Amino acid sequence: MKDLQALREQLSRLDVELLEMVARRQAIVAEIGRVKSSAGRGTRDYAREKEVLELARRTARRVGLDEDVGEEMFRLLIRASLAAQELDKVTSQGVGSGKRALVIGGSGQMGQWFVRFLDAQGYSVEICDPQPARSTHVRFPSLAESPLTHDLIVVAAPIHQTVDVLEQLAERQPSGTVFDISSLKGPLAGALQKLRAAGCHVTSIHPMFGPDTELLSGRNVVFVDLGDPQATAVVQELFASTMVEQVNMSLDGHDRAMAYVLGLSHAVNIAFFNALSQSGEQVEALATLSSSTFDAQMDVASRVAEENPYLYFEIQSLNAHSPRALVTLLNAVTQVAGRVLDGDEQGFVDLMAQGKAFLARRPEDRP
Ligand SMILES: C=C(O[C@@H]1C=C(C(=O)O)C=C[C@H]1O)C(=O)O
Repeated sequence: MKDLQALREQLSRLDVELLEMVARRQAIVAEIGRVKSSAGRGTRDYAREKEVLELARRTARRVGLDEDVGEEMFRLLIRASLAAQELDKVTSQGVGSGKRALVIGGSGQMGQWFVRFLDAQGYSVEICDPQPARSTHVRFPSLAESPLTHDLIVVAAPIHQTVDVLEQLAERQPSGTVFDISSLKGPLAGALQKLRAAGCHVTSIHPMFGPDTELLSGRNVVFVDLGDPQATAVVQELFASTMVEQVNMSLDGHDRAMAYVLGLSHAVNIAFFNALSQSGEQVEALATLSSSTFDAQMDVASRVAEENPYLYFEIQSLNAHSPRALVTLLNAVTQVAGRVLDGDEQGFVDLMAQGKAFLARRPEDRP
């Protein structure tokens, strides 16, 4: 019998070969990306992905592997191919080549995301932020010290600071296209209007994804046009080579939706982890008894707990539609508790049936 050491060395050689093969796969994927791009075809091809996954399952079965392992491996590989093809396309289209961009709040998390994104587009990117940036971009520590001669100005600051920044921009009247990325638009309405009135080109977007996002397939960016379609078109063009879904909304429609999409889901999770922490139960003991629902809920709640609490407070407190969403939540919790405490089985079953019917209307096929 071979010794453990020898077997592990054999395995490591195989692991290296596996990764070399993945790299060869990626090289072919890159070529496919260029062929699709020059033929004007989209990056993502769901029918082809289905074939690839079916082949993975069939092959896994044939060689005595778990089919799910085969499929999971290829889901990961497809994600990697899509991310690489997307970045390649963004880079090769180079809509920012020869142009300059300023990212206000460029040292923050979403600010850094925009710095990388605009870099990939070929923009020459500068940052305005009092905090040092991780990158080597030219940085101005304050807006007063920043020249505003850029083609594009991104405002990626906390919501209350965004208002200030927009007002300062309205005074200095930059000629480039200005856009903010705030999670709420109502609090900015007045400042955005001032910028418009000052004759600036301005639009507003809300990227519905976090700063760790590499692949934009299946993600949304909400565009709120403020009456300057040319400014909106400039920013839409930035995302044209990605797989992001572009959604148009009005300023108020955006905030109303966010009271539920962000506000309600954050509030439910904050209430969930606080109910648990105030229950007197030990989290270690609960975790060993975990059920699939509890585990899934704990995962979401844990992610929420890691987020920036100041931003989360802004998202609740600065949205004019929050009170309605929060009262709806209180009523819903009271209804569940009421029907349980009253022993109202039919009422409880009805609540679940209503929810099921509502959720069934959700479009499927989220990647
Ligand atoms: C490689 C391609 O691009 C994407 C990636 C795929 C893959 O990694 O197998 C499959 C389909 C596409 O969504 C392709 O179109 O073939």
